[in-house]
Amino acid sequence: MASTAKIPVIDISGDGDQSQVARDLVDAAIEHGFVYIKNTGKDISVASIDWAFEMSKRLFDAPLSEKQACTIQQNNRGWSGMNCETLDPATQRIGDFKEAFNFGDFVDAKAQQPIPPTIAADEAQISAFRDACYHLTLKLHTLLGIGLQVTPPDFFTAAHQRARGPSGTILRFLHYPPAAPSAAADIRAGAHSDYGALTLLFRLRGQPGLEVLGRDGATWSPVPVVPPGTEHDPAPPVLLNIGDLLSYWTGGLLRSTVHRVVFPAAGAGEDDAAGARYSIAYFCHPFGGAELGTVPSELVRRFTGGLAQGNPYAERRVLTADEHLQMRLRASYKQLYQEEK
Ligand SMILES: O=C(O)CCC(=O)C(=O)O
Ligand SMILES: [Fe+2]
Repeated sequence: MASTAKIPVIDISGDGDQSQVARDLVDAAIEHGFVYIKNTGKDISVASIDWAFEMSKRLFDAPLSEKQACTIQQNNRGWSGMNCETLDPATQRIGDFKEAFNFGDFVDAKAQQPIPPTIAADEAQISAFRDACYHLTLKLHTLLGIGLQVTPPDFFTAAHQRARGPSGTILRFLHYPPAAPSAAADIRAGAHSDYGALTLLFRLRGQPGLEVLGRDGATWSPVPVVPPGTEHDPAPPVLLNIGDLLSYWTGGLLRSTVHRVVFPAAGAGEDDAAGARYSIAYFCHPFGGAELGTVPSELVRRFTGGLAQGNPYAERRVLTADEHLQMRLRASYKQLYQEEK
């Protein structure tokens, strides 16, 4: 079995000077594209994470008719059923072995999309959890701006302010049922990179399966839920990964690492191989009109200057965040977009 990914654990909960933390965060984003954010319960309370997982279970246990009434639309909000999304269309024979529910923006703690009646009474609390994720990502964007020496340093934070307008940001509950019914359903989530700027991922102890692709493009390494040194923390770390937009903005300096979710092999260590798996992702996107050109940063300039030949990002025309998201959704939801023709 491949050895586990050596992703660093970073504590961003301190109150003092954050410049070293910012540098560590950027180094990890360059090297791995993934960073564990130590869970001290300060940015997002442990109770609210536990609660969100309870809510997710309740939602997926709701009658099928309730979920179907909220079927995912082209605005990327709602419920996607088993095999509906195909994250690696070039390789997968059938879609991902999972179901998911996407929450878009809330206004005054009210969802702007149909919500299953089973969880309707909890709408405001889901909105509050989404807000807590939003504030954590703003903090992370501030640190990334400092660590990358972007001018002005709040470049990323400014692009993610809600006041700038609607964004593609999604809070997503994910449910991966226990076992594949046939050999064709061999993957829980196909190999992909994330479409947004960055992603926060919440996982549960005993439910592994996430793997990252190495720089060689061939080796997959498991990403443990509880990495060494965090065993006694109040909750597993929040896993942060860089998405395509931060990679575009930095000319490829920050790595948008390809990852996937597999069925764990029986007896594979920390896992409960036979069980269902739940995870919660917060996909953070800038306002829709944000342009994805290279940011003013000395580190980025040095990187792209030195490697202009080998950097595929440098040759692409500047897209906006909305154009990019539409392109990616069309590739992974074939049926949803076929219906419009
Ligand atoms: O469930 C997970 O661990 C990861 C899911 C994921 O990568 C995604 O939904 O983009
Ligand atoms: Fe992902």
